[in-house]
Amino acid sequence: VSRSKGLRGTESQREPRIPSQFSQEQRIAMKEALKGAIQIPTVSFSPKELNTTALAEFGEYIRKVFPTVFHTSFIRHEVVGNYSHLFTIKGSDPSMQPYILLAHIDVVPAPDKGWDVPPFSGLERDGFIYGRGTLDNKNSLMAILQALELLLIRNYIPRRSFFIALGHDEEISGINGAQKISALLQARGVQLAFVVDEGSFILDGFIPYLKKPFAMVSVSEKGAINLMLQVNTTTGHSSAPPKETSIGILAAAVSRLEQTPMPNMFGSGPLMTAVEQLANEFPFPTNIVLNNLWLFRPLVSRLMERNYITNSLVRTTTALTMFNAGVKVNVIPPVAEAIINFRLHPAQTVQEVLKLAKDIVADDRIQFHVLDAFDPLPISPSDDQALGYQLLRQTIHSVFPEVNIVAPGTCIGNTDSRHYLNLTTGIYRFNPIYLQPQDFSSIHGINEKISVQAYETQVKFVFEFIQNVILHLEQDCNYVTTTITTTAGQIKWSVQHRLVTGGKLRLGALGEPQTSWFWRLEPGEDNLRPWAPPKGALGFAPLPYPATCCCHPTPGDTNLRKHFPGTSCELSSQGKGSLSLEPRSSRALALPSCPGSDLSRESGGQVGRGLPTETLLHGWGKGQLPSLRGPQSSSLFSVGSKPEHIGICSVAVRCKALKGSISWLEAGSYALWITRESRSQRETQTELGLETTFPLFLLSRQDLPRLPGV
Ligand SMILES: CCCCCCCC/C=C\CCCCCCCC(=O)NCC(=O)O
Repeated sequence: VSRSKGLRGTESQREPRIPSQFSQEQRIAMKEALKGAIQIPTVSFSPKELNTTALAEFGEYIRKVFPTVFHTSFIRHEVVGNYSHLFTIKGSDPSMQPYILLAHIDVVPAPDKGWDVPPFSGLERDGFIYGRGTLDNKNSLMAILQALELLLIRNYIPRRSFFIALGHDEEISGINGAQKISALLQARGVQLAFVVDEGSFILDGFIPYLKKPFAMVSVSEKGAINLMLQVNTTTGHSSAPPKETSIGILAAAVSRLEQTPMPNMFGSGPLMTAVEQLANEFPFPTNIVLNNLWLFRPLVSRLMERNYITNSLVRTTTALTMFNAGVKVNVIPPVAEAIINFRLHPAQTVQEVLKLAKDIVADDRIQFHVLDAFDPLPISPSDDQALGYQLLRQTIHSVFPEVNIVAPGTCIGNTDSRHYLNLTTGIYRFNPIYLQPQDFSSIHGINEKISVQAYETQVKFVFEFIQNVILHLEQDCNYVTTTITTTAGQIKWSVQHRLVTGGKLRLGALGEPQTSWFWRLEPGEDNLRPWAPPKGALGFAPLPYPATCCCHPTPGDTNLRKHFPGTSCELSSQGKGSLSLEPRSSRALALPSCPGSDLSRESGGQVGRGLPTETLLHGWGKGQLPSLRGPQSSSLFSVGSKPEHIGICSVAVRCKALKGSISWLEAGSYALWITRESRSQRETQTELGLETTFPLFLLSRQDLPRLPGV
């Protein structure tokens, strides 16, 4: 199997973890930096009215506050669309697909009225920093740059490349900022592993009876329509008015729209997944109700309508946001205009909502002008293969250990991330801060604020996240197993660990399926379970190998055998560091020649190196294999002594689970391979041919097209 790009490097490049602890001086500097950012009034009023002076000033400000970000050789900074910023942080491993972190510079207007402190003062009161943008979204912007600055001054060098994109017009559509940055990246041929943007939080107190906060990572985003309704009538003297004026006609129409909610769509989309995941967090009897939506769906959907926030999750919302009419007190208004801002439920389209709106208005005197509109965004994956989602989940659990549930959701607002649809299928929206309903009201409202502690934690989260994109196996993985193919002769095998993050492990197997192409190992279990990938799932295609069978490594242990009826060999311990495989079956296995399958060439021939410390290797029978510690460790296996001793064995690599989380294997970033090593170089060449490696499994979406026959 050609793995020309599947494996990279010769040894596990383990970077030391930089702890997310900051000095008192750094903590003061980071909050002062946020205050300074709040003080720059980067207000977007409308697509034609932006505070460009403030936007330019903001560009100067971040240069001043984050000097290391701007003066690091592997970081490229570009200004896009005059005021947006794109940072390209080049990682040391070009084979890892880059990701992008998004945030925006602009804020909505904030008249002083009603605020406890002026909205652009950035004042600190009782442990909170007040001001427009403290939640939406200068907190994210500053936390991203701050975390990077802190990493860089501690000599951090990323392996995976990433981008940071700071849009300047998110509040007014993002077409000059995010859209241009996205176009630039597309023109450069960039494809992203995932996008992380604002748009959701750790939600606290949003759902009645749910006592504990939970993290909602938005995997989709509502669509939107800005619809202008216009009525033109004959103008004239107000002393002899017509029966209806343009204002009256329009007011009645918008009132009908307001009074007639769009249909309740509860029952589809990520919300159902979230409800399922949260059901057991509720006390009795709510847990019963939520666990039985087949029966209680109508009840739950009505309950969700009662609260204005949960209501926004179950339907397309209708907000009357602008109304303009009238020229003088004694003139019949010739024209009246209103703007309605619809946010579209994921199960509806722009066309459907427009039709519904027309039916509700039901007045031919009213003209409809769609100012801008887009359908709800596709739902990004949140399964165990979804790198971005799993990384967020993992980091949430480590930074907020008290948060038990991480659930997918739909962002009710709109974000810059929608402009990145062409670059990835993984778009995730999450702000790592706690949000209560009153905080939600402050976004675009009054007294928007963030606690100093919450902001520090947000910096910590980004600091951890950036490092987590290259998590080491031993930090997070419980088990990694694979079915390996061996032939007669001695083999030496080595393991190279790449990125593994929290989640579940999916196993790929060689050969014709006996019971299943794939087996899944759940954490804490020794049983592999036959498992079928979802139809059409990427990354799971039969490998072009002949039928094989699998053996159990320890005689008497039936865990595996029962899953592999074709078992034909046994593996037993032969002392430290060696196992022998004695196939009972005479069934020979002809391994096809696979051009380009020499993995050792890619690994520089340094077989046996690169084993992470603390990695434990076990056979299924537990403990037959030695623990491997230290980068030079490797294990030698004898696999029979006669050429006809051909078989298949299963080996588990069990890794230390520091966090006890479920393991998850990133597609294409992890590989276990073996290389055959004979007693002498001569034997190797004469008996076995040039050093050969055996492909074990391929789970890479990127690699699949390169597999022969796939
Ligand atoms: C069962 C789940 C209950 C969830 C309750 C949902 C609570 C929603 C919480 C936060 C959503 C905040 C959205 C913020 C988006 C801000 C982006 C923005 O303002 N963009 C501009 C725009 O939308 O107009």
